[in-house]
Amino acid sequence: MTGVGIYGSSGRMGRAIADALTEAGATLAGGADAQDDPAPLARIADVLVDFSAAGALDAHLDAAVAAGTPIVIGTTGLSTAQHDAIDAAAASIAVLQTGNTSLGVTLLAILVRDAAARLGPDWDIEIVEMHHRHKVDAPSGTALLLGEAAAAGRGSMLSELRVDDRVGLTGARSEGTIGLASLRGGSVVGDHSVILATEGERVELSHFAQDRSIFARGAVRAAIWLARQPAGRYRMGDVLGL
Ligand SMILES: NC(=O)C1=CN([C@@H]2O[C@H](COP(=O)(O)OP(=O)(O)OC[C@H]3O[C@@H](n4cnc5c(N)ncnc54)[C@H](OP(=O)(O)O)[C@@H]3O)[C@@H](O)[C@H]2O)C=CC1
Ligand SMILES: O=C(O)C1=N[C@H](C(=O)O)C[C@H](O)C1
Repeated sequence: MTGVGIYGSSGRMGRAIADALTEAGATLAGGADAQDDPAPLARIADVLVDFSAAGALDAHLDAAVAAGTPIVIGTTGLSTAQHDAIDAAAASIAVLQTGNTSLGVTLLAILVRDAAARLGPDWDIEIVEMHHRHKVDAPSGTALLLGEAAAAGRGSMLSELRVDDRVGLTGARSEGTIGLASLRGGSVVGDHSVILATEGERVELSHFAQDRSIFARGAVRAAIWLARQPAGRYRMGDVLGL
């Protein structure tokens, strides 16, 4: 059985992942949180999952590389430098980084890319997300993932097209941009809508997470799969065959 080590083990996702292990045929190798040295866990686990905090990722990634242990990174709010560090780590270990481990969002990203490619530039793309009041990063990792999918459908990168939460005298919308807007409140697990709008009509592609177990099951499935992979950077689509 695959022994999974959890960074962020006492958090909302860490607890949900621990609950999902047995049903998936995996075991808990151990957990670590803010006060713990990440290195011992990396040495005893077959594979690591990180659902902690962006500020903690660098130390977790270093521990994974030093131990030669594959790692699934679900933590969001990552910087460009952290993505570069993930690329560097993937030269020596298997790394899967994603803003959303659910089957539904993995499929949604494919649909968004396809829709953006098929609908012309006169179809404006806006992404709206809502999460619980405890979430510390915005826009969500999923909104960024969906934005990248939409941008890819238009043959571009999100960084070239994104417009974040508008406020004040913004001027009219620039054609081809992708807008991102974030809402926070209550206990919302994670809602995402990609809106494609043109003169006289619009299409909305949405995903509503009702329970964190969808992310946990996806993370465990990804961990079991990643434990058998050679070094490289992977995505949820690789795990799910989508
Ligand atoms: N990719 C995906 O599918 C999903 C990603 N997420 C992401 O996962 C992350 C965690 O979410 P959630 O579980 O709701 O958050 P919580 O705040 O509930 O849990 C965070 C956990 O990380 C730990 N932590 C914080 N700082 C450090 C540190 N410096 N070193 C080690 N551990 C640390 C906390 O430990 P302590 O209690 O000791 O502070 C806690 O156990 C977020 O980035 C979120 O966006 C969430 C859902 C799905
Ligand atoms: O913080 C959360 O809760 C979630 N974070 C991820 C994100 O930033 O997209 C995934 C999910 O939406 C829940």
